[in-house]
Amino acid sequence: MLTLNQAANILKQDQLLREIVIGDDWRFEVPANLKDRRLQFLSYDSRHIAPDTLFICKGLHFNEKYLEDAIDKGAVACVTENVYTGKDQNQVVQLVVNDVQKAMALLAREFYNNPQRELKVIGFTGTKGKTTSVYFTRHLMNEVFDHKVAQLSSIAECLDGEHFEEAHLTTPESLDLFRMMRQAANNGMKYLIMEVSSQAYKKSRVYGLHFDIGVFLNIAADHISPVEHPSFEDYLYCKSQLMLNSSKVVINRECPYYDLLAQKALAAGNQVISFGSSQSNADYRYVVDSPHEFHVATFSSQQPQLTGRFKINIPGTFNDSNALAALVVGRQFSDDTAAFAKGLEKTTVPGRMEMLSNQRGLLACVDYAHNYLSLNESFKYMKNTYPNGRLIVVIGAAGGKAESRRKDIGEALAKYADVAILTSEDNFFEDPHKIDEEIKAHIDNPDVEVHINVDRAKAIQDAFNMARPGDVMFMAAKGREQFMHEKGRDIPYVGDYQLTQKLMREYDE
Ligand SMILES: CC(=O)N[C@H]1[C@@H](OP(=O)(O)OP(=O)(O)OC[C@H]2O[C@@H](n3ccc(=O)[nH]c3=O)[C@H](O)[C@@H]2O)O[C@H](CO)[C@@H](O)[C@@H]1O[C@H](C)C(=O)N[C@@H](C)C(=O)N[C@H](CCC(=O)O)C(=O)O
Ligand SMILES: Nc1ncnc2c1ncn2[C@@H]1O[C@H](COP(=O)(O)OP(=O)(O)OP(=O)(O)O)[C@@H](O)[C@H]1O
Repeated sequence: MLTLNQAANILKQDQLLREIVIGDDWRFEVPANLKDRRLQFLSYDSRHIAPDTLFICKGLHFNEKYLEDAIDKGAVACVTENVYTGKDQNQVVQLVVNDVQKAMALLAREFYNNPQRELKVIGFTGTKGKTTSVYFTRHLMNEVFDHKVAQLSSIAECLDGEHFEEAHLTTPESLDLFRMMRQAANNGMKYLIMEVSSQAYKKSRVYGLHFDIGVFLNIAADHISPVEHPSFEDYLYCKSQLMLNSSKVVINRECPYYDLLAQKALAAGNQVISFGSSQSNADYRYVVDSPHEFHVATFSSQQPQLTGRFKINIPGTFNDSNALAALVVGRQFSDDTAAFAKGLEKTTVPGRMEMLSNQRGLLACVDYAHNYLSLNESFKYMKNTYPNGRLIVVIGAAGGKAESRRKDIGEALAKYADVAILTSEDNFFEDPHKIDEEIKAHIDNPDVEVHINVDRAKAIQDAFNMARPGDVMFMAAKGREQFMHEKGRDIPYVGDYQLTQKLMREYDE
């Protein structure tokens, strides 16, 4: 709960409040008779309003009608960047602000009574590996901290250490974030492990949130489009904000721009801890012993010792690096590396490097790779691990965003694939045939056999029809997702994993 006066003061303290508008009355102080007016509910969606709501007017597609709808349903005040002068203007107190996203974050933090004070908050950013690392960290910390570990990730949210809800964004809107943090704290959680996307900083979703630990995994060009970032510089800048807003930062020593990231953290007075492979000069280094095993050594007298042998059950050398990042985080809170080892070994991540096989000797990997960094790493791993069979890849690219991925996918296919079956991903408003032709234009290796089938389920079936024992089928970019974004709607889709599992069984019979 907040009073109207408290809300106005929060905005004033951050110099966000421009004026308070009540009908024709423009002012900077809340009138005495409204100061204690209770705001019982906070919402940015007119479809979710209760009596005495403070309504946040936000969004590219915001429409005045949403505010009028909210007032009809019980909104008494709103936060807005644009003064509303419509038919209901006398019925609402308008807190006019410079930046509605920042205002929402600060109001939500206070409305939900500063849940960050009751949780250790750990954020992971990077172009790839955020979800996997969050899963590794939750699993290993759960072993030590009795399942008092909450998670926010692009796949699922867990606020009680037990139940999982499907997520909508990688990092939720600030209002949802602080609400979920409050729920987690009320459920007795002590730690929150979360993904921090570049959009989280771009759209001020984590504004006013200080992290206990911020982890930077890697960076490569991605998410550059009219609806995401105008340039790579902006993408990197947004991600690098985590370095300023975390007491300790854990950075991949082999990540491009390491120096810049470390300098930012140090300039803000934050502690820098590095991790990397045995080729690096990181504080903590891993050495790959076998495809699923690595050991770790500590090369810094300033950091707590972390040594031992660890086994993971998710393929891919890059997952040794993700697992080490998780271990370094865990080690900041406990020295029980034996328990951490158990947690790591238990970890699987839905739709990430999931291997399926059948008695006929067919092998498939369902994975979420969809940009150059991840495709390059996962294809390389497949080729090295299964050098004798063909690599048959089923892949498409999203419409309307991150357009550079089409070239990246084409180049990665040219480098590693034997067969490429180009198909639909999340088409949004674009024609998948056109997207696939663009990918195809970048496959400049004549030895790659290229097919196009925009029906994704049929494209996967095509892969099975052409696979021989020893070949590896690689279903990229959708994991276990059971929808496709198509022309503004979510169309149900069976799911790459679900379909591959079914076909594996059928091909056995
Ligand atoms: C750019 C961005 O941050 N967009 C998010 C943002 O949209 P928005 O604020 O512009 O809102 P909008 O969709 O235009 O809708 C306008 C407003 O009207 C309200 N409304 C709408 C209908 C109605 O009847 N009444 C009503 O009040 C809505 O609740 C909303 O507040 O707020 C919406 C929720 O309110 C999000 O769904 C939406 O995510 C978009 C769809 C999205 O997917 N963004 C991607 C780019 C993203 O953020 N991705 C990153 C991951 C990137 C990575 O992998 O690294 C992420 O963190 O998920
Ligand atoms: N450290 C890494 N380096 C390169 N590729 C990786 C790394 N970790 C995971 N990948 C690849 O990227 C894919 C996506 O991994 P994950 O979901 O963990 O990353 P993410 O950062 O959450 O991705 P997104 O932003 O797309 O949700 C994996 O399926 C794997 O192919």
